[in-house]
Amino acid sequence: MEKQPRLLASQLFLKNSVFEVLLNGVLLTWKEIPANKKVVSGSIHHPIKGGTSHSVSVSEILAVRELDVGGGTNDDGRWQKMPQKLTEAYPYAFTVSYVERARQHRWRCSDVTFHCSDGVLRQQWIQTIREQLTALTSRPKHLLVYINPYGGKQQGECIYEQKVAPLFACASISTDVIVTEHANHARDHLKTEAELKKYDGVVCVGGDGMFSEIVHGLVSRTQRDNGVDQNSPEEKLVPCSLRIGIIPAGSTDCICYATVGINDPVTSALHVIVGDSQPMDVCSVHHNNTFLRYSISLLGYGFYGDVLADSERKRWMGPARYDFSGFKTFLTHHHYEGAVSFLPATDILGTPRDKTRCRAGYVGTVSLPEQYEVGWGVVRGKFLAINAASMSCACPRSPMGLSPAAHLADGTTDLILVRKCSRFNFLRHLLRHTSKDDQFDMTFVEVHRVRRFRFTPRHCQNDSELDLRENGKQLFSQICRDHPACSCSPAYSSWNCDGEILPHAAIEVGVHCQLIKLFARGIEEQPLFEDLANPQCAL
Ligand SMILES: Nc1ncnc2c1ncn2[C@@H]1O[C@H](COP(=O)(O)OP(=O)(O)OP(=O)(O)O)[C@@H](O)[C@H]1O
Repeated sequence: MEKQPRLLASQLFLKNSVFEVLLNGVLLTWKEIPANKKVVSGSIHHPIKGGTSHSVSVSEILAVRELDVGGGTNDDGRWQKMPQKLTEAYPYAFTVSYVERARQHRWRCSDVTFHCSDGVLRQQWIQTIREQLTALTSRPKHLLVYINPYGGKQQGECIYEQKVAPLFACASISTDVIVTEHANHARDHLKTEAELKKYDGVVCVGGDGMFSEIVHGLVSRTQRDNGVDQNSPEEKLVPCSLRIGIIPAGSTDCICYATVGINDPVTSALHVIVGDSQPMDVCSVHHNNTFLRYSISLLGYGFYGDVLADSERKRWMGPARYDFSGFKTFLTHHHYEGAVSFLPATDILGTPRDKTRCRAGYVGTVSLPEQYEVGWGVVRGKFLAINAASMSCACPRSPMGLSPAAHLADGTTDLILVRKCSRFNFLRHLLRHTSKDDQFDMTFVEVHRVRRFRFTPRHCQNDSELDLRENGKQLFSQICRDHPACSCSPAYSSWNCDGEILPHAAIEVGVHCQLIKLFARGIEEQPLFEDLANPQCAL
């Protein structure tokens, strides 16, 4: 038989009025009693019609704590202003901290304090709420936190100490905190030393690069612990059991935008505390049966690879380097020859050109039947860009993202092929990323929702590809420096894998459905940069 939710109802004093307060195991509701009604204080409950009601789901209560009214301060040492007469009449109080929603997907922690005249009644309330919170088994209790002190504006430590740690403490979450000392510190610690059994999740304080490190560490460790060889492109990877929380402290925070709807540390900390789960696909990238990297958001060859490669050489310019390199790459207008073969996802509903936006987590399993492992397609030609978007890749610059309808957790990636075209047409295509117009509705652009794909550059026959590429780049970069507007193209571009350059152009990519889980709910209510009219999807 299903356990009945514990019901608790009392009339309690709140601010300057008496409130009827009800806890039914799912909702905590407090309702102001109209002034003309007779008030009975204490534990006797008389339901009253009318009044203004406030409700909070128990799953969004962070904590409940006693408040020492007489002493004038609460557990946190914050000053409570209570008139002398009232503290005498209602000397027992408790405070409930809960999630309150603000504009643009922002969550805040709010407090509500109830007073009563009876100490036993207060204890009954505190105990009952605590019992309800203990029953929420999906909430993390012990977390491993990695802070990148150099991400974004170098505020990682300060953001964590001032905004996140107090919320974790309020929700009785204990933490082990590691401030990274060098790049790949977090990845290597997770891969080898971390005692993962002790934790309910891993928290990453940093940007997308730091998140990628955490994913690499956790995925690699999970495969190693389960005897799975990452070097085999055909191997089915084992999903990670620990969830990952992202506290945004980077420059772009794309993954945070895509999974929470805003890059706000407090909102993200609250998503971690309430213990939501958002599954996400991860792409594995191989070259010649050797594992290269995992990708969570974007793999880009041609335009996006060249922009990254050029911007890496201009780090001294700061964030302005992306605009500079973007403009320069657009002007050079290089195209690259090769063959893209791909396995279309024929067993799913929806296409990359749907009008739906993926905002919510899919919590079921998506099957990948073997019979769909047939029917590879091949496209050969000259490309300005080859992009694989495993999520929309929306950010303030591109509100709809590279592939607005891409899903977070359906086991597919959207393969976008932009064939050689005029500069003017390519500009039209790029500009559509900044508007709501369909960027795929152009004769030189095609898009496929795929489970796997391979790319082979035209001149790539063997392992000396990289040397060829380096030599070719030096030669062509010299020529192109002399003639910046020349239309000749080097033989190879680079793959931009979530902001890292891959050492090979010939790659094989497979999507691993729901390989990781985030502490996130997906984007609630109104999407970040669009109107309410667009429908939602559940994958
Ligand atoms: N202690 C450290 N010293 C130097 N680099 C570090 C350290 N810890 C992590 N890193 C590296 O810093 C890189 C960038 O960090 P992060 O992603 O946090 O910030 P960002 O690049 O400013 O933001 P975004 O990736 O969102 O644009 C990561 O690739 C990570 O490997």
